[in-house]
Amino acid sequence: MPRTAVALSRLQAGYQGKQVLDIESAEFPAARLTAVVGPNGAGKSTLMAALAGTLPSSGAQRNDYEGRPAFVPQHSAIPEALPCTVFDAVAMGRWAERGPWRRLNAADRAAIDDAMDRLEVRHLAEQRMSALSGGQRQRVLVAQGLAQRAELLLLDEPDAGADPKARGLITDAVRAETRSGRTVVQVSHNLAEARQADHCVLLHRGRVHAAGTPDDVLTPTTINEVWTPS
Ligand SMILES: Nc1ncnc2c1ncn2[C@@H]1O[C@H](COP(=O)(O)OP(=O)(O)OP(=O)(O)O)[C@@H](O)[C@H]1O
Repeated sequence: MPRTAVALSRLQAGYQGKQVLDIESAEFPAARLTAVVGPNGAGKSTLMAALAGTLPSSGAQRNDYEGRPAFVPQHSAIPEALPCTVFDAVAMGRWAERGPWRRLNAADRAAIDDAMDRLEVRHLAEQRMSALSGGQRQRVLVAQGLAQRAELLLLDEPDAGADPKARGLITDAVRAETRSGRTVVQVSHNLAEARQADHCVLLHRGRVHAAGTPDDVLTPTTINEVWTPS
């Protein structure tokens, strides 16, 4: 059994007094890919923000990993008007470790180049982010996440708007991360893709409806319970 990278118990989180998440317990195995699935509004993005520490939560979160997590949110915060190139965007992934004003060293550059190569965006390095297509932008944002070399990588629908080739690059990158011992938690609306994960957490109305192997979680019964309109 893999060790647990993150264990949650009685986690509650929400917005402006509105409680969205109420999770009795959930575990995310280390060096494995966990797919977080559930219908719109189930609380998937809220869970990712709580795991990333960008949204306050109550309850207990036991982390068994070093450093800060890398978080690729669903709607990235790079403003359209910012004159930011693809290289700059991926380089921001190094800020967590070095701060924004320090010069990039050789290790930073290697991490940035490797991430751009893996997502095949190096040829776009000098392009403005604002000039990219939606799918190209997603690839760059995943590259920014990879460049952080974090032990926990949180991806919120990284393949939204990505074409099959881009989806394949993202899948390969995620697999390489878990092979090298990193833990990945990925929100997905694609159940076929979620079935390929090592572990699956199915959220419904802010609670964990089922968790375990994808085969155990994504049964016709649970899918019916969660996705059938009431
Ligand atoms: N910034 C916010 N302020 C207030 N309420 C929010 C905010 N973000 C999300 N919510 C609410 O929290 C609930 C869960 O939203 P969340 O985005 O976590 O769901 P999700 O499962 O990621 O949905 P989707 O599949 O549509 O991305 C929804 O009812 C949503 O309206």
